[in-house]
Amino acid sequence: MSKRRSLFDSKIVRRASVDALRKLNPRVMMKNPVMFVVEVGSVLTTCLLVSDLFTHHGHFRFDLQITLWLWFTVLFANFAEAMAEGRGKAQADALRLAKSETTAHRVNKAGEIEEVPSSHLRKEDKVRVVAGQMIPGDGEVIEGVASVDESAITGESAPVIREAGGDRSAVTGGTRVLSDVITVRITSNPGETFIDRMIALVEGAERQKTPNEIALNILLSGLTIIFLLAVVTLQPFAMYSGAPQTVFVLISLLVCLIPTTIGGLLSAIGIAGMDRLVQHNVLATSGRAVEAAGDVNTLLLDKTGTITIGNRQAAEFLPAPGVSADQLADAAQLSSLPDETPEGRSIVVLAKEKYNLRARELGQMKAEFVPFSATTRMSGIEVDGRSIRKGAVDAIARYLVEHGSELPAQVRSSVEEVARSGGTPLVVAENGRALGVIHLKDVVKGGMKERFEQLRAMGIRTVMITGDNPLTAAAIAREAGVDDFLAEAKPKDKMDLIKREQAEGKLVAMTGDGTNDAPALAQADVGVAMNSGTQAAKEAGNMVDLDSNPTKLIEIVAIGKQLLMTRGALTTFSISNDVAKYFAIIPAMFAGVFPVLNALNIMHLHNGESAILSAVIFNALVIVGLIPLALRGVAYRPMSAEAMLRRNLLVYGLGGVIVPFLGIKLIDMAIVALHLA
Ligand SMILES: Nc1ncnc2c1ncn2[C@@H]1O[C@H](COP(=O)(O)OP(=O)(O)OP(=O)(O)O)[C@@H](O)[C@H]1O
Ligand SMILES: [K+]
Ligand SMILES: [Mg+2]
Repeated sequence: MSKRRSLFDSKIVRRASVDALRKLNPRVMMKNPVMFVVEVGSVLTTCLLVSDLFTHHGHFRFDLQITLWLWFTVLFANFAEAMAEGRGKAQADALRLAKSETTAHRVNKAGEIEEVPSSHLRKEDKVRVVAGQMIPGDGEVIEGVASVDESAITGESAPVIREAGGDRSAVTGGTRVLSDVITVRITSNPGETFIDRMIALVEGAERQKTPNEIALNILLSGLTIIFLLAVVTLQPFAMYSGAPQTVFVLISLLVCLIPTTIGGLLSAIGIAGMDRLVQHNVLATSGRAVEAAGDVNTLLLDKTGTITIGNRQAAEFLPAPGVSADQLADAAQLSSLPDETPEGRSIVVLAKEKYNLRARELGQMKAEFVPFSATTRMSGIEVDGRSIRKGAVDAIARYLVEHGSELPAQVRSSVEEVARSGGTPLVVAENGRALGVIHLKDVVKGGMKERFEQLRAMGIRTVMITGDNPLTAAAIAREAGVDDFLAEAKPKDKMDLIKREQAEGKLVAMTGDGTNDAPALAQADVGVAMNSGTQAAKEAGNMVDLDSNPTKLIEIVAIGKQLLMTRGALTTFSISNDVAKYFAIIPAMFAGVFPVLNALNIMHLHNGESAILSAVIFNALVIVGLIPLALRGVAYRPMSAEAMLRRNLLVYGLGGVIVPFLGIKLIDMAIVALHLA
């Protein structure tokens, strides 16, 4: 996906040229009122031209040229949209290759493996995938750890780790397992897979106009109606003053006055914005979210796996007074045996390596497992009369109070020591008594500080939210350079924080990967789920980052801002460039009867016909000329919104007035040189 295509790839241009003709279908054109008016005008002039042929009325050469250029205007606008779509279509073709049918190894009820075609897999089926095999469908790893080649969807060749239990459990059909064996629970039916959705997305099949686009379209339609009335009512005046105008001239005037530039490029700008996101390996399911990204005020990120690498590993056991290290390790290991989270597994490993504890078979023991949840923030086991719990400090402290005991001072100081270093302390308790602390180590990802600085320059406040304790949170927040943090947050706290910000009128973006992030991802205006994250997170957000990079929001915001700026700039340009056309056409229409109007002919255009023709030609060519800008977007540099607005008004407003004067004059000179009028 990350392969960059040049803007005017010849294959895309060829496909777009054909599509431009196909889009002439009035039912398609009707969705774009401004260009629909131009099409109706072109049909009208074409009919008149044919009747002129028989009646020998009119100025055939002039009328023919106007008619042709009117059709070109429509075609150029269609071409712009088709070019924007064409890039997505090329990407969809590449994705279809990744969708090939494979053989799946389904685990049946009896635990036996049967071979079935991947297209027969349904939700909740379990499949085993071994090294070298293609993962047959989207799902969640429920057993094992493997390295996976996801280049088919990300274009990135470095393998990624996917494992059961944690926040890196999602796998995508069409990617390949490189090492080890995993068991996957299928989470989507055929035709509803991630790649299917991705294809529909990049092809624009699901694209809907955003509320902003709809509003702008209404404004443009309003302008079109006003100019239509103005032109229609002009004729009686023209007749009264003894200079009745031909339909060709009237339609030319109308087409030049209505906002054809932005009308022709509007949808291309939107499609290109989505496409730019895809180039950055981000899939947005809503255009509205892309626009919201351009105006984001606050970014919330979770800590583990987002700001930190997220592979929290047990590094040390710190026993309470009167407890031996072996005793603590034994309890920690026993409670972690059935704990499939990466944290749980690493505790079993550390106990085995450091304290020579053999991983025991739980099968023979009568044990009841208490799984970890983000709400209770602890996990544990009931076995042989032993009741063991491990978890976040505040959670275990509360648990101890319920059992008539409390956290010893020595354990508290171990907790603080671990937390101050940025580690996560897990307190272990057995039968209502604290045994000590497990130090889980995690590291902040590289380059975070610089990235957060960039976000600050864009005017975005970053807030880290974590289920971890305040001391650890503070240490990591300082190291990563976020503006603020919220600790000991349960899933609902994350969502409430977003609601509070939104109530203050702020637009909130959130990146996350865990099931506990899902409610917050759904609530945020821009919810970016990591592709590595859980299915729940991916479904809750409105964007997925295939690279699972939490600071991708910088690019997402830049693309959103660029989209809004490009639309604003071209709207300004479109409306201001009509001024010059007015100066070209009005004198040409009436100079014969009102010689004083010649004063308006400041461009000194050759004659009336050449003036009108030049304006119409310029009006058509400017659409083509601006296609690269519409597709690429105007340049974006981090600066304040007001500075940006001032700069754009100057460049595109003033430019929009000046450029057409030069352009129309040049076209007029060319027309004279070629004896076209
Ligand atoms: N397997 C586990 N068993 C017991 N307690 C755990 C386990 N994993 C994590 N914890 C504790 O629960 C807390 C909350 O975990 P949770 O996954 O909700 O948030 P987090 O991963 O710390 O933060 P973030 O929201 O940034 O990912 C952790 O900080 C840790 O103290
Ligand atoms: K126009
Ligand atoms: Mg987490």
